[in-house]
Amino acid sequence: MFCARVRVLCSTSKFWSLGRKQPAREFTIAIDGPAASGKSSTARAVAKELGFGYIDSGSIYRCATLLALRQGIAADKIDEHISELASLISEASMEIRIQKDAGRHTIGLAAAAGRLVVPGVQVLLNSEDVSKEIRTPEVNRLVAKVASDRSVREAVLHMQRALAAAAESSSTTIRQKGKDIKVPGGVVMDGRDIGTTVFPTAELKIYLDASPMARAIRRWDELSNQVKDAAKAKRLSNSRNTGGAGDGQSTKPAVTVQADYPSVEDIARELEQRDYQDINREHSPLRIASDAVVIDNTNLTFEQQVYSIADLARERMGLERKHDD
Ligand SMILES: Nc1ncnc2c1ncn2[C@@H]1O[C@H](COP(=O)(O)OP(=O)(O)O)[C@@H](O)[C@H]1O
Ligand SMILES: Nc1ccn([C@@H]2O[C@H](COP(=O)(O)OP(=O)(O)O)[C@@H](O)[C@H]2O)c(=O)n1
Repeated sequence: MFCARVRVLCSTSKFWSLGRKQPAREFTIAIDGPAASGKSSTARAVAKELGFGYIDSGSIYRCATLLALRQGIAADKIDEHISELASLISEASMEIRIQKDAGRHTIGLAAAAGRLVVPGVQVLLNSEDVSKEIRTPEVNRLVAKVASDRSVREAVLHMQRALAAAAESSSTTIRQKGKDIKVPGGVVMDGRDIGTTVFPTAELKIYLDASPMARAIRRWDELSNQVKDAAKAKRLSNSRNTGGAGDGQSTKPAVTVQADYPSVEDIARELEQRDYQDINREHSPLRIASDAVVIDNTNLTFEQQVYSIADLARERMGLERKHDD
């Protein structure tokens, strides 16, 4: 087993390092489900709705995977190098920063429609911003393998609990129907085993799902929008460097959009393989907790799923629902 030194910097600017006593959490929302089912974007939007903290537990496993890749550990050699990987993680520091502006998940979706804006997340590994690098195809291919190791999971479990304690918002008092009501502090965490292993007593557990094709199309949309945005940014910067696009000298685009992202079918295959590994591993496999509320969002809008989860949480906290329609 290894123990990682983790630092988390959250929206409330609370700073925490492993080893400090963990305060008891007041209201925890666990969101689990298969890959690309909408967990992290929904979790962030719900956290924003309720004023809660947020932890993306997948990013911890992704950072562990990035460390393995940078060390040149091959996918089929992970088992042999697990203690090496363990000590690498134990020497690492990790920060999760919640940003106020829209993150990668809102590109082309809620932000474009001017509706729900989801905060972004910045992940720092040893002070380096690895937010993009932990989502490359190489990390996608290896992460489920790294996450299947028991010693990795044990270490990450401690981190998850500690990070949640640090990210949790403070309780407040509001006035409803002429009465003062205490609103508990809370945290939303998404992953695969949050409701079953990490927080088995969470006050609200959600299992988010969508059809495999819907999930693959959404992830493809996300990727293609990222590529288009990057190309647009490059075009803008090129046009600035060459005196501006509006100078009438050239109608040719400065760069061509490269179709260097995978097809929907490729993505569907990758998601299916990762889900298979996550469901069939020995330690903390992806399961629906017996007391989880299952939401299939294949035909739901993003807003519908966020508002229904936020209202479920409000109900369980003894507060009024906000989005009855
Ligand atoms: N109900 C929905 N309808 C359409 N797109 C959605 C919905 N829920 C989530 N999305 C989009 O699906 C993509 C994958 O969501 P994400 O939160 O990254 O999933 P996960 O964390 O489960 O991998 C994102 O672009 C997100 O904005
Ligand atoms: N609580 C968690 C979170 C992630 N993971 C692992 O980490 C991988 C990446 O998680 P993620 O949430 O970033 O993945 P996406 O659903 O965003 O594609 C998963 O496929 C799991 O193998 C896990 O095992 N347990």
